[in-house]
Amino acid sequence: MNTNAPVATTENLTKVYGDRVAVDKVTMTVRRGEVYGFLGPNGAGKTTTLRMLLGLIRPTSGTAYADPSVGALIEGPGFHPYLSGRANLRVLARHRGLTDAEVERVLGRVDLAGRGDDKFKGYSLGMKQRLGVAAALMGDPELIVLDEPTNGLDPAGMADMRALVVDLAREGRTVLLSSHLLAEVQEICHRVGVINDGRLLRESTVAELRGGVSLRIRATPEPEALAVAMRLAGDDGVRRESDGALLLSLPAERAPDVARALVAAGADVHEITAAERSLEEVFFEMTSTHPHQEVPA
Ligand SMILES: Nc1ncnc2c1ncn2[C@@H]1O[C@H](COP(=O)(O)OP(=O)(O)OP(=O)(O)O)[C@@H](O)[C@H]1O
Repeated sequence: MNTNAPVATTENLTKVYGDRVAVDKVTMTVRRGEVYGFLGPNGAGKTTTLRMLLGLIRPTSGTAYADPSVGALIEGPGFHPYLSGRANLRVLARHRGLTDAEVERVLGRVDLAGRGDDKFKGYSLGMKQRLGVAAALMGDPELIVLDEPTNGLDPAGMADMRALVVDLAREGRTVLLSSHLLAEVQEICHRVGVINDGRLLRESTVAELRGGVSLRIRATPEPEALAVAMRLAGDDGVRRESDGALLLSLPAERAPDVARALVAAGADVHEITAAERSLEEVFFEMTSTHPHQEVPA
């Protein structure tokens, strides 16, 4: 099995509604075995892109390909409220020529076997979402597409869903999930596509997007510390935090050099730590230079 083979790709994918460009020339690649986070604020074009990938709506221009072995949870699963979770899945299984054993397998997989005979309408939102994931897992697809799987869930429900995605990834499945939550994507995804206002701003690993580590220093007197920091990291490589600490765009291995230079300049060093930028900071940086921005939710 080629581990890097694309399981979903788009090229210049575009969708126009009236005079609104919902998706604007998006080119992205989801590789086999990865958890790909499709990240962007509400209205950025995530759902529209996923729907085109799944063949649910037609692109205005460009192309979208997804492995035919695909299961999806998109925009709330359409389950019968008065049927049990198990009966709902059996209906879907019958449609698709799958067995009741497969229903039991996926129910167990999302930890709903014990509640399978309860009516769907009595389920918590987290359970409803998990049943939706169970439906997506039926038939053991190569690619699993989850549109905002944690949206509206309480913290425990979100944690359950994240754990489920991490488990699916461990089993070697490919997961494409959309989210407007940076922390979530940072925690569970390998690669990220950042979309805003219909355009893909960036596609990279989470680590690349965060720009690696930088050094955080606190030293006094501050003017001397600042002068040393600018000499070592360059004028553009230093940012002052509100608490007086300085963030230097230097790799962690440079910490001893920085400490020596500060001491040589007569400064007292109170702190030198490796500081990673959060995805949130990176996202704000990216979108603040972008025209027509929307505020991330
Ligand atoms: N059927 C439609 N007709 C007209 N406009 C649409 C339609 N579907 C989506 N749009 C518009 O396209 C843009 C992108 O919507 P989309 O639902 O893809 O965004 P999203 O990133 O998934 O956001 P959300 O998380 O809020 O669903 C929005 O401005 C939306 O109003």
